[in-house]
Amino acid sequence: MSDLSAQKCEACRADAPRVSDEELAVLIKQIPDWVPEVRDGIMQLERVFKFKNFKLALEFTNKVGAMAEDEGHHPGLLTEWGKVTVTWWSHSIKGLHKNDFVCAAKTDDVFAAL
Ligand SMILES: C[C@H](O)[C@H](O)[C@H]1CNC2=NC(N)=NC(=O)C2=N1
Repeated sequence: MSDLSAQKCEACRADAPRVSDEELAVLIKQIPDWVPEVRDGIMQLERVFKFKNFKLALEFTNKVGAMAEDEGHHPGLLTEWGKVTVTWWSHSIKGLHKNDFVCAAKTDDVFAAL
């Protein structure tokens, strides 16, 4: 478990600050497999996880979903044969909050524990 994944998501209000470029540069080092990408004008974190078949991809999807419910913070999940694309961003602030980095690290832990 990393420093980040040991943390809990905090309530994210519409006036919460987005992570700055400097904060992003520090945080992304803790989740090196995640790629920051701007989509529809919104900065997001994305990682593609590979699996041997659809069943395992679905099992991972459900475990990430359970973690998300527990955290009260929810990702984009695209489940396909042999892969799951996970995307984290904070809807309320249309960008990245620390919560997204915490949940990306927790997603890595879910994958590592499969
Ligand atoms: C009311 C509820 O807590 C909010 O809508 C939460 C739910 N999950 C969420 N998930 C994400 N990724 N961003 C949010 O802003 C968000 N808001």
